[in-house]
Amino acid sequence: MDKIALMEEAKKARELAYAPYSKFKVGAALLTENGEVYKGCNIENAAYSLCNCAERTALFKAYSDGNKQYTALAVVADTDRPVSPCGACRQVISELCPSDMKVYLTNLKGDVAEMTVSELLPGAFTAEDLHE
Ligand SMILES: O=c1ccn([C@H]2C[C@H](O)[C@@H](CO)O2)c(=O)[nH]1
Ligand SMILES: [Zn+2]
Repeated sequence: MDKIALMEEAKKARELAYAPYSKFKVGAALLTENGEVYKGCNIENAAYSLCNCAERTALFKAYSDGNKQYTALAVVADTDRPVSPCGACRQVISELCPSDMKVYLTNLKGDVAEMTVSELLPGAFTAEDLHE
């Protein structure tokens, strides 16, 4: 699947967002090594801190399904610039995805920012840092 198709999947996922508080819908689509696509949307909660972002929804769906090898991630929201994943998602993406994996950030106008996981979170805290 090419990046255009992956971004289209992210847009479809965005339509399923549960965002009654922020009204800010986000969609993500994660491509696995075996060609499967895991879609995710943001899911909010009346206890605001429990809101889960689209990126983490997609990643956690894939990982918990036993699919642990990823080749690309697309994220979309109705933003002026290509959507910017939050710090928590950047950290989780850095942990579970290859550092050279492509990330396609986009918006409904069609602007695209293409980067790698390591560019998304330079100097990420990793498991390596835990070892003495
Ligand atoms: O990249 C992002 C940025 C924000 N959100 C969600 C979290 C919350 O539900 C809403 C507003 O921050 O958007 C995402 O899902 N992904
Ligand atoms: Zn996030």
